[in-house]
Amino acid sequence: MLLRLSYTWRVRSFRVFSRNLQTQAQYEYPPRDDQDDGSFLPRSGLATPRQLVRYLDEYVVGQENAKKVLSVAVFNHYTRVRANLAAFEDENGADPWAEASSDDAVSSAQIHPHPQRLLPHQSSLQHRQPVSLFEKSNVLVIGPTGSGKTLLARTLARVLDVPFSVSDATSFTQAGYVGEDVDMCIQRLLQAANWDPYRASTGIVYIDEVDKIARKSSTTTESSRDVGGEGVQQALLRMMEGSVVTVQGKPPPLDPPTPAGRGRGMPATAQQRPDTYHIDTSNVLFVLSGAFVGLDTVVKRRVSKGSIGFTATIAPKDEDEDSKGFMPFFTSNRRSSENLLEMIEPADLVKYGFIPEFISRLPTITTLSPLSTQDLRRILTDVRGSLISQYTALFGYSGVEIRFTTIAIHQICLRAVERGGGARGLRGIMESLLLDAMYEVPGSVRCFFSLTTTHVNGV
Ligand SMILES: Nc1ncnc2c1ncn2[C@@H]1O[C@H](COP(=O)(O)OP(=O)(O)OP(=O)(O)O)[C@@H](O)[C@H]1O
Repeated sequence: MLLRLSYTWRVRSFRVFSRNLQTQAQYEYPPRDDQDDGSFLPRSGLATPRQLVRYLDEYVVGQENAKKVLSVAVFNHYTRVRANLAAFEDENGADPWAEASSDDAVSSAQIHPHPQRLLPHQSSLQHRQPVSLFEKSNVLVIGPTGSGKTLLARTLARVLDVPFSVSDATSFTQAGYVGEDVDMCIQRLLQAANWDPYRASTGIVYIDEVDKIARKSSTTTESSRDVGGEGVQQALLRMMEGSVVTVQGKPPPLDPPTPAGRGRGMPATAQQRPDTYHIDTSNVLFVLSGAFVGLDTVVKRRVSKGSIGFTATIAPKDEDEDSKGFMPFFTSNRRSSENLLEMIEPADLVKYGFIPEFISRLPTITTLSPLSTQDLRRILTDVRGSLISQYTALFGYSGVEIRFTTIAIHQICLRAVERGGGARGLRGIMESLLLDAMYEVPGSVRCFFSLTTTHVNGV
């Protein structure tokens, strides 16, 4: 009954007006390119972490700490890349910034001045030792599904104008077993760099669902090899640290050229592409992410046992479980799982199923919080390329204006929270709500359209 009432309320509050329009949608979609106006970006050198956070704020709601951590990590990484490349060029007697200052340099390159042009020729990659002045610092991002992990990394790659590839750790297996080799993430990066090995070798590799490659059990024997878990962790070690990876120069399997040779086909130079590429990963930033369900329990268990230093046991032995081991304001029953995750230590990840060598290659760890109803509302309406702006633009192409009342938006957000899945749920709800409208509107002469209870019940 309550549910029914809520539906009715939503139907009343959710009005879709349509009328013939000559103008485009009021909302800006696709989002404009900041790099053109340079408002966020410096005219020379790398964008500072503060500038990167400001840029992220335009697209990503909340997650303030993760924005800060990632911006600092990315800034340090590319500072390191520039230093390494300059050192390499010094050794090889070339001017590292000569190309970057050329007239055709786009403004984005001013953040990261054409690293691809500063890298050594392919043939030398196999034989040389990568120059490395600073230690590499890859990043681990922990957070619930649909909270913005991929979005953060992708947005940073876009502002830095570096190639970005997304891979799913669940599809990886140890070399020689059925499944994808970990090298595929580098091949995807090369593809994202339009088969330019120089660009690829300074890109960002994003590997999602990394919690799924946690060791299955501590009693793995030779006969029951953990080829999708520990085997994958082992395989990623050298790549994450920096090694030369050989990948195939095959065309993307699902992207054949069109008969007319136009569209999303292979680049014109596909025929001249070498069979193999050697990509040095020393300057590739690896961002690994996952939801890590159950990790909070591991942290909680460690903290409640007490450990050396800040969380050492200070309570008497006979105290009850909740107050054991903490100062009063740190008691476990007052901690939400997200706060617990902020206290994560490498030992917790080892306990969770990662080998220490793997974790030590991820010195930067950050956590994302679940999104609140307020966050979801801002995602729907405020951010660049928000869902509302997308649907407004979509209806605008049919000459129709669509409006959403504040209360309707609130109801949609509440439903998304109920469903779980973070911001991902929003699109599904919108699709269901607007299905009939999207069916009727194109080619329709009706100038008014409203949703009925039947439409909303489908959500
Ligand atoms: N904090 C956020 N701000 C703005 N949009 C967001 C945010 N979080 C999620 N979204 C939206 O939800 C979509 C999915 O987000 P994203 O892919 O970043 O989730 P994720 O945390 O990587 O989830 P998963 O672990 O399932 O891959 C994004 O395309 C974006 O539109």
